[in-house]
Amino acid sequence: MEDEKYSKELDVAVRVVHLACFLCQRVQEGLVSTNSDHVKSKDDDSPVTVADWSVQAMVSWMLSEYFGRQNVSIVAEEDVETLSKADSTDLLDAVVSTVNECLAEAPRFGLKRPDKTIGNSQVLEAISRCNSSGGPTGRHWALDPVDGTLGFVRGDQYAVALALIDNGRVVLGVLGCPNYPMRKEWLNIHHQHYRSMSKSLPSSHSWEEGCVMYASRGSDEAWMQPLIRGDEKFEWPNFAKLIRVSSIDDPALATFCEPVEKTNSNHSFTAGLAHSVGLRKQPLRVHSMVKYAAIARGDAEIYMKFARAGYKEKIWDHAAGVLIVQEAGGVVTDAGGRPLDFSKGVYLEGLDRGIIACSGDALHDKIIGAIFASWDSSNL
Ligand SMILES: Nc1ncnc2c1ncn2[C@@H]1O[C@H](COP(=O)(O)OS(=O)(=O)O)[C@@H](OP(=O)(O)O)[C@H]1O
Ligand SMILES: [Mg+2]
Ligand SMILES: [Mg+2]
Ligand SMILES: [Mg+2]
Repeated sequence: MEDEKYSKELDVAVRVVHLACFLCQRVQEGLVSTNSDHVKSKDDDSPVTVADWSVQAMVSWMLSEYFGRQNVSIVAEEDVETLSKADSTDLLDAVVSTVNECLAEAPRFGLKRPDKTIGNSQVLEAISRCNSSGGPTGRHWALDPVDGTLGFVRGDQYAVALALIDNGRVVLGVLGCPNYPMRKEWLNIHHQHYRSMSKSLPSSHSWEEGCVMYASRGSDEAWMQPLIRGDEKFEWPNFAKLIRVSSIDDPALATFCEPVEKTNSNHSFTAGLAHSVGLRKQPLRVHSMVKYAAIARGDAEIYMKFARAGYKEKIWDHAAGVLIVQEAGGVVTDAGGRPLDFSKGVYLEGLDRGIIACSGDALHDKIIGAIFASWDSSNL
């Protein structure tokens, strides 16, 4: 079985993503409560934080430890340019201490910890080692240390995404969603709002559930584990629950998700498509690959993303989520109905206009048909 071939990789990846979620939760709490200045802007004006670099460093360190540095190729989002600047010493110190605090907790997740503290140069090296450009042959990990960084800094939804690509095909997908809410209706509501509400609740349970999902190619199964809270006494192995896509195929009852920011996806185009296929509900606008998570868990039926012309989608923004949705019974293609191609390097080369993920063929066919029709008429 193909899924057994990668069982060690899956086991390590799941544990590492749990540890990464733990790290992110700590950093997010600090960011939201202290308004720390450790949020930087990248060249494209998107944010990057201590958590993005720290998760990338920690995952890189762990994968090298378990599989051997020379065997591990990682394609990931962040680089060390900002961190290496002379005026970034505070930022680098914050990353190094976050990585070390996180690694110190590794045994609680059944992972090894380093014998001694990791220094600045080792952290920088771990981050910059993730500069593989992937490609059609060999094994490559695709890592988005924090997906939806904008959601993360807003105290809202974000994800940690790790996938393994072997000879151009995604074979493992692991997705951590630390703020996934207890009730699907709450996906639509700003997380901080619930944080403040939950403070007044008597129970120790907060509003969010949090989960790590995973799937192996060809297994026809996707799994979900509850997140382990930092303050809980923790025992590994964590239990896993099988997840499955929704069985709703009537557009009138279906929920569709899309990015929050209209600069990331054309909201008016998707509104037109939604109308033409008979979707009635308001779109569920959620940051990050949590949208794929919602489809895989059966909390929504459709995810559409149409980036502006010229924007090239990156493999780490989709690999884990796509595999999990597919193994949970869903369908994911580009807007022309073709599968996404993870074999061409960092980008999803050849992507036709946008990405459509659905819980099943019936809804998917309708959306693809509507795209075809609207494209035809717009070209008349
Ligand atoms: N201009 C533009 N167009 C399309 N997509 C872009 C664009 N800029 C960024 N990105 C990528 O989108 C990732 C966030 O996607 P989301 O679906 O979470 O978007 S949103 O925050 O809900 O609007 C985000 O991932 P992270 O950087 O990991 O947060 C980006 O890779
Ligand atoms: Mg991303
Ligand atoms: Mg990211
Ligand atoms: Mg980013």
